[in-house]
Amino acid sequence: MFSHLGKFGVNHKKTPILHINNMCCSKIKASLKRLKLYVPLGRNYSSLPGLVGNDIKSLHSIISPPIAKIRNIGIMAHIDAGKTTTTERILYYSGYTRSLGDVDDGDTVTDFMAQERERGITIQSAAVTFDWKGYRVNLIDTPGHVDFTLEVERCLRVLDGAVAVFDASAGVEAQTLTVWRQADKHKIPRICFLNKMDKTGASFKYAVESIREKLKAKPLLLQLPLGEGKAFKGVVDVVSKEKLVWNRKSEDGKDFERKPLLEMSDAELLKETTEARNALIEQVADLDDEFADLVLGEFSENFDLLPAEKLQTAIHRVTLAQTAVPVLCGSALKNKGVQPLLDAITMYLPSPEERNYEFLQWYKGDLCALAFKVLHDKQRGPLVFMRIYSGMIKPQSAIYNFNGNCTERISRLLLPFADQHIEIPSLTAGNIALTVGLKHTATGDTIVSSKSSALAAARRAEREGEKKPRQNNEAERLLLAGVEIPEPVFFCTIEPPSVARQPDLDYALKCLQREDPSLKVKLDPDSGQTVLCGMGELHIEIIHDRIKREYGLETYLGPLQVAYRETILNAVHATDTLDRTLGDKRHLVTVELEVKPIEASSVTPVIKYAAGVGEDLPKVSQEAIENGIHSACLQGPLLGSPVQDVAITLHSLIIHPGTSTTMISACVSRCVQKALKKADKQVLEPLMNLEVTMMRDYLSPVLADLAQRRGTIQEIQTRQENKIVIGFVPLAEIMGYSTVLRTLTSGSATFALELSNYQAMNPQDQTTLLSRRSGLTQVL
Ligand SMILES: Nc1nc2c(ncn2[C@@H]2O[C@H](COP(=O)(O)OP(=O)(O)OP(=O)(O)O)[C@@H](O)[C@H]2O)c(=O)[nH]1
Repeated sequence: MFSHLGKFGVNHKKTPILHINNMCCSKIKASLKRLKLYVPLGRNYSSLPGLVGNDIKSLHSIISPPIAKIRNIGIMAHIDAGKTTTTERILYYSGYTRSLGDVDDGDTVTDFMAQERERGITIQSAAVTFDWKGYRVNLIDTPGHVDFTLEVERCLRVLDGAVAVFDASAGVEAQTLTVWRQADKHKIPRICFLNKMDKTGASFKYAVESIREKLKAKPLLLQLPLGEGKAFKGVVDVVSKEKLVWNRKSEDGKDFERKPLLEMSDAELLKETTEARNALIEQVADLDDEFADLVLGEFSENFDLLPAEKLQTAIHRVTLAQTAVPVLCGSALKNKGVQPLLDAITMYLPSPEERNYEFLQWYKGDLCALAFKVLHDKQRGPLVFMRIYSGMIKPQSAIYNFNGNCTERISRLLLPFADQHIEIPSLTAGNIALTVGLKHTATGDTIVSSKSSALAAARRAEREGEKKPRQNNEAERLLLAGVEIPEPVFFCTIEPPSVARQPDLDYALKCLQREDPSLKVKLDPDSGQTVLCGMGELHIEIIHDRIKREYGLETYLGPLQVAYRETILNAVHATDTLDRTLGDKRHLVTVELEVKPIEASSVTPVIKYAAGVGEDLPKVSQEAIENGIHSACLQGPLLGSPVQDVAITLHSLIIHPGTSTTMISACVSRCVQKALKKADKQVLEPLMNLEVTMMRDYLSPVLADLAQRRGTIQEIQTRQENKIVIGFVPLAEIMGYSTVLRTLTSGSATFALELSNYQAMNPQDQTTLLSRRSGLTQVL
């Protein structure tokens, strides 16, 4: 697998302690009793969030902080850019943890799943709540590995803002582009953190340029680094013209000095910072009219007189408008620059009320929440993470699941603390809650207070819809946009240790699927075996591992296979008649249709009716026809893979009165399959975007190897001592690539893969594939 998977660490189990400040101990204990404190043991805690120091006066603000003080934030980045390390530092400085976790030692808070600790990567994102200088921050750690892109998507939708972490020696990398695009899609304001400034080869200038060029974003340089690589010792705050230098003797980076830059001692640096500040002011003025008026009026003669707060407020507005991105820098590993990053999160990223969520107007303050993650806990059953957009959630209350059209009961409400949770009596809009007791809610479901509240919202949306015609229907607008689940590209069979354990395997897979909608489970109609379909080798490996660890089942995986697709190359006609008598009822259908290829890149067939056909067709018959077409296109004639890019036109349809809809579907399905078999067929294979980063000496062997894998090279870039090869390669050729790449480059290279599209296989490769599969599948 990827090179970073080699970082196996030791899982240090720590003695659980709950530390509460001695000062107002009795008061705290009484308050905690009221809060029904629940802390499953497992990790050191200095205090509860908000209980840092002596202040426990406002318990209400701990449970439900003012909405303007809430920040729902995610951290996103390329693999290994340092998200987890940065998160750990954030949790430490906010007082949430008592010691610094280290990904290389395998004892971080957010990477709590056993596999994550062992592999040193983030698989399942975890929500963590903590306070920073009077602000409540809900931080969602997102995974960087491409196999878990869905996890990132799911988390991004519930965030109001994000921090993009970069490796300052690498700038924008492949996966950064992917997550950046996802954040664009969800219109999430961002700030950039150029991490690893201590690393040899780190370059602030290079990283900033790559943000400008590759992300097409306008960087607002709020800081300048004090040194780079080994010489990195702190940052200059451009807004306030201060330097922040970390004390070398401070092991945990808590001790740093913030000093104004002085003409006497820092003449050069002051000059550079003044120039950077003036440039920043001009840049912000160009993007924000209110600020431009202020600058051009009062401060046009001397920008130095412009108070830092005025500039900060304008940067906040520009960040919200997403016309530019603030850029900060530091080294999470060396404990430098993380506290200013926290300040920037609270200062520049929006509170929930500053985001414009259109659907909120339909709910008029009633509960509206989105279930964005489901976890299965052995003792407590399914745990559902929810983002509350409006209203309030309480334990022991009923909620209505809009998608599932069912009413459920929340038994307990928890504040999420990675794998630790605190039980609370209520939670209001803007917060992230963890609920216990919901048995049917799945990832992506919209939760409201009751069915009548949902109907009232629907009526409001309908009234508004009449005024402003739109494409979406009301239901779609009320449901909080669903996560698009990508089609799995890999599959393999999975078998329980004995037939008797099949129900246990089915149960485990059902639970895992509710947690992870990108995992698909099918039954092979020919062999009767269970088939796992996933997003990548690592995804399937992790599922296999989780079944063993969490459900105690040793399962056997068949060989990993690529999920191909099929299409046709010419238009074909087919007719079919189904005539069956069941009991005293005759079912008779005759259908004539045409199947032809189209350019669509979609597995959903386009369905058309010829003139005169389908006009008076009852809705149920029409649905039966469409079901028949869809089911026929799920299994193509070559490999049994989904058929894509086809249009189907019904030319004639005769249905004998009394014919059941099942028979209509069956006849249409059979007719479509007949047509597909008659056509010239083509296998489509998943083509991956590939980016390999290696030391320049290894370029030739990597290119020679890619040529053998049917790879196409688009571009070779140079980044300091590294070469970056960008191109395409068929997925089937890249299985097990990490091991080969490690051998070819002595473990120094990394690579990133992402599905590009499905492309036609050439006739020779197609013949080889079909003859290899002929033993396994029915081939024409
Ligand atoms: N030199 C240097 N190394 C760092 C810094 N931050 C993190 N690292 C190292 O980079 C590697 C990856 O760090 P992580 O924090 O696991 O990165 P991540 O982005 O969470 O990785 P994934 O969860 O796999 O996506 C680890 O070996 C860290 O020790 C830094 O500021 N400087």
